Amino acid sequence: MENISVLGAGSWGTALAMVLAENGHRTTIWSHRQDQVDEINEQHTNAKYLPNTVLPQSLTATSSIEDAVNDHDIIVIAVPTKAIREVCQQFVATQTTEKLFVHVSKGIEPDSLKRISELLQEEIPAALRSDIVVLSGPSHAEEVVKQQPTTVTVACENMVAAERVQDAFMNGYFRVYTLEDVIGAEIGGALKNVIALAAGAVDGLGYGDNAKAALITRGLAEITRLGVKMGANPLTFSGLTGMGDLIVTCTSVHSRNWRAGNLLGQGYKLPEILAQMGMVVEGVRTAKAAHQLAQTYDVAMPISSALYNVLFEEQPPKDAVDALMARMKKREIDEMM
Ligand SMILES: NC(=O)C1=CN([C@@H]2O[C@H](COP(=O)(O)OP(=O)(O)OC[C@H]3O[C@@H](n4cnc5c(N)ncnc54)[C@H](OP(=O)(O)O)[C@@H]3O)[C@@H](O)[C@H]2O)C=CC1
Ligand SMILES: O=C(CO)COP(=O)(O)O
Repeated sequence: MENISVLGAGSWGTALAMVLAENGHRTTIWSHRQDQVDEINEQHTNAKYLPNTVLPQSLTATSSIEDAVNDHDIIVIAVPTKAIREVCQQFVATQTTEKLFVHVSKGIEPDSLKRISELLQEEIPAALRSDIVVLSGPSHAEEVVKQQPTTVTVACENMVAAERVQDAFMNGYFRVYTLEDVIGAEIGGALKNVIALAAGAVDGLGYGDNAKAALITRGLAEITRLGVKMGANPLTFSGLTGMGDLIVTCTSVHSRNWRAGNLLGQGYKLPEILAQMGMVVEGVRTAKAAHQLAQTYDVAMPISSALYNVLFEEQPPKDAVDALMARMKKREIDEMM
């Protein structure tokens, strides 16, 4: 059995901590809010993020990031992308021994255009980390906590580390695959949120299944184009961290990105949408990064660009769809690479 802590007590951190505790590992969850720590320890609930869910009695919470890191061997980082650096800076200051890190966040940092494993490499000195493993795939917390069949992938160049994480998480309802392609896993996981916002918007506009299928397929084409230029294996994008996650996020009412996009399509403004979501909508920030990545790598990303224009240039969603449909005619497959 492993000794594991999860940093971040939102919906995904809590759901993953439940899987680990149910698998029999000594599992601790860290929250920066003492009221939430008390709720988890005393009532075994996390009502804000996972209503109607009872947490395992064996899952304990702490507000001490020092204890959460130093008392455990595997550290799962489950905070939104924008909080990654700040959280790392808090624990690195007190960390004494090398740990295996797993990250489960899906985003790209705007401006630096760094993937999350790159942020972790920058923030955690090499002497304090053995490996960094990415856990990604089609997996809404709301279904995982109901123990509904779910598949994810853990990516790391070091297969020994990937298999250790696979063994820690895997059980009868949570099936874990391994992968060596860290870049592909991170690009697929981050960029699918941008396409999911667009998919929500076309639903909010009242368009149908044809439009949705077009967005998913052409969205995957532009994610693949970018990922391959960044060094990913193209086959990764037809796997769980690519197509799999794109399907679930573009079609599920659980998706915060889809829901935010849906409200955009209905005419709501971004600030009011984010205020009412109350949970992270990673695709908004990643849309900025995608816009910059498309320029940096000279890759056509028309759907991501259209979404960027809607989010940050006040283009009405319907005009953005009309502009996508009116693009110059293309060959389908030549455009993939
Ligand atoms: N939800 C899901 O089903 C899935 C989510 N993911 C990914 O997991 C990551 C986390 O998402 P999720 O759990 O859903 O997000 P939530 O919005 O549900 O929760 C985020 C958590 O991080 C905490 N947090 C935010 N900023 C800080 C900070 N600066 N310091 C400490 N804690 C902080 C929040 O605390 P507070 O309550 O105080 O705001 C909250 O506990 C995202 O990248 C997401 O894309 C991946 C797969 C599935
Ligand atoms: O990544 C997810 C499912 O795999 C969660 O997506 P949302 O952040 O859109 O809810």
